[in-house]
Amino acid sequence: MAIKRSEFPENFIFGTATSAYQIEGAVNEDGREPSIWDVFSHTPGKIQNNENGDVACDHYHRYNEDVQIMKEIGFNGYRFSISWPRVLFSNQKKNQKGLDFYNKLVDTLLENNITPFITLYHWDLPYYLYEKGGWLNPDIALYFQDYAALMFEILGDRVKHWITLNEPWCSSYLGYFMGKHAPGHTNIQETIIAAHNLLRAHGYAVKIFREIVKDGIIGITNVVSKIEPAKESEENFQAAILVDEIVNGWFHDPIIFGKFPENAKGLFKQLGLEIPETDMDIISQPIDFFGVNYYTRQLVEYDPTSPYLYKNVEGILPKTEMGWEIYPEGLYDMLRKIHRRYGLPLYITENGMAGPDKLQNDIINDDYRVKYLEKHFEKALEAIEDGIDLRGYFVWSLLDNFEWEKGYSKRFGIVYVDYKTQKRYLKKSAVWLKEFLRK
Ligand SMILES: N#[N+]C[C@@H]1[C@@H](O)[C@H](O)[C@@H](O)[C@@H]2O[C@H]12
Repeated sequence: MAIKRSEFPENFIFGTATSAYQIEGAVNEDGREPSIWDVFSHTPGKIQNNENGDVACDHYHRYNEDVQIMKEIGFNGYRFSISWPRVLFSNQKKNQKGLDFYNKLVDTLLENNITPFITLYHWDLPYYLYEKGGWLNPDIALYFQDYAALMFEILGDRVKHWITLNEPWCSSYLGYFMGKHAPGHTNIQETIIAAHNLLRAHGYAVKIFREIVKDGIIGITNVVSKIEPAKESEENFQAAILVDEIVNGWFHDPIIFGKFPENAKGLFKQLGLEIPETDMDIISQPIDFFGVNYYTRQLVEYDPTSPYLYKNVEGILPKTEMGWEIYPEGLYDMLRKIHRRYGLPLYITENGMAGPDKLQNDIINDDYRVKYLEKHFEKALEAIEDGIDLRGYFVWSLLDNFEWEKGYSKRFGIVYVDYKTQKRYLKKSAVWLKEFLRK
């Protein structure tokens, strides 16, 4: 029996999600200053096909059209991020033209009965702050607090749902350890420091939020992967516990318990790494929800030859264009785990897939994405029916967009973007969603 919208709570948010650098374009317009992603994407060899977000989906100019598409599909929520370098100059003065863009976007959403959820930081750190040390400089938390306060003051009268950071694991591990993301460092000690300063920035923003937006809610969005042993053995189970702490626990436990998970911390200390733990009281001040970005599982095996004592193992399940296994069961498992361990309301702030989407005669037949969404919706409903306080689900993503180091080679949208013409085409999955959201 096909799943129905009416099986979800009436006040459940079904939305879609994007981020500034991935869709806005207009990178040199109205005074916007460079971010680390502007510099990184213009560094030869960093991005597939040497692509960048200079134009992207031209959302900065086409936001009204995109809101109308959301309305046509029937979404009642839209999660988007603010481009920090678009709203604050390096001299700390506000950029009114940049702020006006977000004022207009928020007003257009509200006029169309779409609830805005704002992410303050989705990876596009102003480059001048990177030059001051970026996430390695403890002062970054105060810069972030000032930026957050500005946005709360400007938009907090109309926007009541806020997310401090998107996926600090990615900002720290992909940006400072694996070098795949901006700023492209490859240093595990820097990674640990960056992770701590990201969590501090989160805490400083929550603190000022409570003073400015007294009738709003604020949380943080983490990417969560279901970590499983590739083969059942005691060593592999221990490896899975360790990896779960590194990937998931490191960015949840400090916020709720005020401390890093013990096994991961012990491993890092064995490797001679410094674990900064200042401001744990600010990091762990109460938040109102966790955002959960779920995509897949991660299979691991114990590996004594690795300094981190594990290695990743490729799974056998059908995969998306990103090479990620399609594993809706993991969504249920992680919602249950996070809800049980931390006791907070949850929003699925991202879930979706990259597909081999082809435009043929103005049609994109992405039946595979319809099936993907249906299976993940079913698991979300199962979680709700089992008592998990799940309050919303945001499809990643509204539009095909700049997929970071993959450039435009991966299409996650339910709406196809012809980047040459900027024409938008509803994929079959968008048409399916339109019908689903009306049942
Ligand atoms: N990769 N991938 C797709 C998607 C990415 O485009 C988002 O910006 C991130 O928040 C998260 O990693 C998920």
